[in-house]
Amino acid sequence: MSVLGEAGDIKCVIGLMSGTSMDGIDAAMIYTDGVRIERLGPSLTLPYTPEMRAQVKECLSLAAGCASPENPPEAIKQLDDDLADWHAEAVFELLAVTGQTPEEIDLIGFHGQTLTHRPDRGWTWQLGDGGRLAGLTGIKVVNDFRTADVAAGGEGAPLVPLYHAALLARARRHNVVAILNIGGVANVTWVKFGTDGEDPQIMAFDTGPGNAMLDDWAEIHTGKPVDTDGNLAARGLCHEEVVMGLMASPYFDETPPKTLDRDDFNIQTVRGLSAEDGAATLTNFVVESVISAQSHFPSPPEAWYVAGGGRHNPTLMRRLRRRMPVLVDPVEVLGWRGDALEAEAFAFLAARTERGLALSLPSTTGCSAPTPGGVVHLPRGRRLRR
Ligand SMILES: Nc1ncnc2c1ncn2[C@@H]1O[C@H](COP(=O)(O)OP(=O)(O)OP(=O)(O)O)[C@@H](O)[C@H]1O
Ligand SMILES: CC(=O)N[C@H]1[C@@H]2OC[C@@H](O2)[C@@H](O)[C@@H]1O[C@H](C)C(=O)O
Repeated sequence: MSVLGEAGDIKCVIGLMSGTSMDGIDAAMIYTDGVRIERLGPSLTLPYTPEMRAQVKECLSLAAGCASPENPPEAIKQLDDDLADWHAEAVFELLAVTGQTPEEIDLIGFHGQTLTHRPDRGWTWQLGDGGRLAGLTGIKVVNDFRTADVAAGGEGAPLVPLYHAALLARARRHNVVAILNIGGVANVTWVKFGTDGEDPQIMAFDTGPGNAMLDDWAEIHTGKPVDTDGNLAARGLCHEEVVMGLMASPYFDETPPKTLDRDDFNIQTVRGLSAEDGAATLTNFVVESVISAQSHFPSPPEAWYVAGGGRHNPTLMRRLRRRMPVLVDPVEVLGWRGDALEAEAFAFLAARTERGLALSLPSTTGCSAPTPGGVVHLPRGRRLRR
């Protein structure tokens, strides 16, 4: 697949993702040259403790009041260090599983914690000190994956689509397919394969909110940060007029590529509803925003495959299946790992950074041309921007 580049040396790479749900750190090892995925190593999740989550949430609020990532308040500087320490722990846990030493790992892809995402203002902010992580682990680290794309006029997200395309190319089941990630925010990759040798067409964008609003709602009403198994929503009634009001946002008609920040939509609109009805309404909002995403595709997908924590919510999945005209299955049906996929993707992207290959395309983020990105941190403190 030339859209991804030419084959190179296979490296052992660890990817680290802490997403907008703020539930913890996913770590995954893959063997890749940034073009082919030779094989998958182990993966694990290091859940945030309630204290860690509270610290991240506090910094998210602080960052919302910052005009840019320059000169952040002390609490954010502290989290920058702490995130590196926590991610180092995840790396060492993964190494304990395989029995490997740091010398046997070529590279770490370190996404970092998104604090705010403002491509409209020319920046996106992922926190986590890459140099510190390289020093702690003794392994070369790539971080700051999104800044170069924003500088090239892109949205800075989604970046996982090239990994989706590489995985799909390994075993083609469909000519046109959609991969949906339901994390804190939801995003989709639409891929259409051409005849042999032709590059696939790839389109990507954030479809709308994912679990973030549901998580916030559940936390207020149950004290637990998740509507576990969609139980609350299953007992409630959807307020259609509220869903229609939310769907009236101009975001859904905007032509992709387009992205959202975690808090671009919030739970104010369901305030006053019962815990159950609010959860049912927010769940249906996620479903309707995914349904509306279909109108932007050049041609309809033959099937949808779902990754991210939202696929563990049976109420959400049932309602999505009911509204979608084609098959909707978790990505496990393809033999993929739905909870490790983003961590794997940032390992893959780190391998691409090292080779100077593009992380994004005009059709995935709106960048002006295929754009490389990422910043490389060597264990002894040198730093190279790609
Ligand atoms: N059993 C479950 N029942 C309901 N929801 C669940 C369950 N398990 C996970 N989730 C949802 O999945 C979320 C975590 O998803 P995931 O880890 O994919 O998000 P993320 O990677 O942090 O976000 P993003 O992809 O936006 O960066 C949880 O916050 C929760 O809302
Ligand atoms: C700025 C940022 O962190 N965006 C995330 C977020 O979470 C889901 C959605 O919004 C997606 O566009 C992106 O993450 C995935 C990993 C991506 O870049 O593909």
